[in-house]
Amino acid sequence: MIEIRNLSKTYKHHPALTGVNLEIGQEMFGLLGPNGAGKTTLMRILSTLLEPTEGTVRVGGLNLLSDAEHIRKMTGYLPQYFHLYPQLTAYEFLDYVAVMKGIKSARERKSQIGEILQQVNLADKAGAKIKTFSGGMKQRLGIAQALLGDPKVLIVDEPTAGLDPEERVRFRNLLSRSSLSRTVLLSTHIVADIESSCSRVAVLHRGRIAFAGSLAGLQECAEGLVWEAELSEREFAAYEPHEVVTARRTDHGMLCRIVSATPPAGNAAAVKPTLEDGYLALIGGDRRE
Ligand SMILES: Nc1ncnc2c1ncn2[C@@H]1O[C@H](COP(=O)(O)OP(=O)(O)OP(=O)(O)O)[C@@H](O)[C@H]1O
Repeated sequence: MIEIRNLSKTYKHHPALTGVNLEIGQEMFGLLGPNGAGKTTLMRILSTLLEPTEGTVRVGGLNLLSDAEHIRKMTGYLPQYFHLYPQLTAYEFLDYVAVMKGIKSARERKSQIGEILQQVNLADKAGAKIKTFSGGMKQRLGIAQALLGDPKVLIVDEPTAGLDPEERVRFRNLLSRSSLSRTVLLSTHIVADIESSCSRVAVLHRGRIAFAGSLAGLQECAEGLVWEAELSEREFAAYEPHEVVTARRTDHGMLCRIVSATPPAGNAAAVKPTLEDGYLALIGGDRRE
C-alpha cells in the first residue's frame, strides 16, 4: 500500500530523514524511535503536509508529489498535537471536519458520524462539549476525525502518550479494529503499544531505518546481549545507566537486566531477549541523551 524509496528530508542544514526505504501493506505497522528520530517528519510527509527533499513515495500506486490531493483523500491523520474546539460538541466538531474533508451531503455526514462515534465508543457523548472530555476521550475523538471519509490509510503519531493504562488498551484495540480494513501506521516510543497490536515494525534511529521486519526479528537483534545479574550496590553504581534495563533491590544488592555485548562480571546468566531489549540494543548508547 505504501512504498517509500530513498526518502530524505533536510530542514535547512539539519538532516531529519536519510535514505529511508520501507514497504507497508494492509496491516498495522509500527514505527518505533526515540525522541527526535524523525517519526513525525516521516508521518507529515506521508500525510502530504511536508515535501521530501529527495526520494519517492507511492500510496496505493499513486505518486505522493503528483497525486497529493488524491492521496490526501485516501489518508486519515491523527497528529501528535491537535486542536479541538472546546466549546463544540463532539458531533459539531466531527460535522465541521467532515465538511472540511469535502463530504457535502448532510445526510452522508450524519450517517458517517453516527457510525464512527459508535466505533470509538463515544456515541453517548455526541452532544457533550469537548471541554468536558478526558484525555482518552479526546484521543478517541481525534481518531474519529481521522476516520471520517473512510480512509484507506490511517496515520497516527504517538497517540497513547499521556493516557492511563485502561484508555491505552482501549485505544490500541480501536486501532487494531481499524486495521482490519485499512493500513494503519502507528508511531510511538512505547514498545508495549507495538507488541500488542502491530504485525510488523520499523525502528527509526537518527533519521535512518535501523530495522524493518517482524517483531520476532526485532527481538533477535538483542540475541546474546541480554543478561540477568545480581550486582552489589557498588557494581550497580559503576554501570553505564543506559545498559541497565531494569534494576530491583534484593537482600543482597540489585537484581539487574542488562543489555550489553560483554557479560557482567560474576553470576550473570544469559536470558532470552524481549522486544524492548531488541529495540534498546539497536538504539544503544543514545539512551544516555
Ligand atoms: N521544522 C523544523 N525545523 C528544523 N528542524 C526540525 C523541524 N522539525 C523537526 N526538526 C528536527 O528534525 C529531527 C526529527 O524531528 P521529528 O519531530 O520528526 O522527530 P520525532 O521522532 O517525531 O521526535 P518526537 O518524538 O520528539 O516528536 C529532530 O532533530 C528535530 O529537532
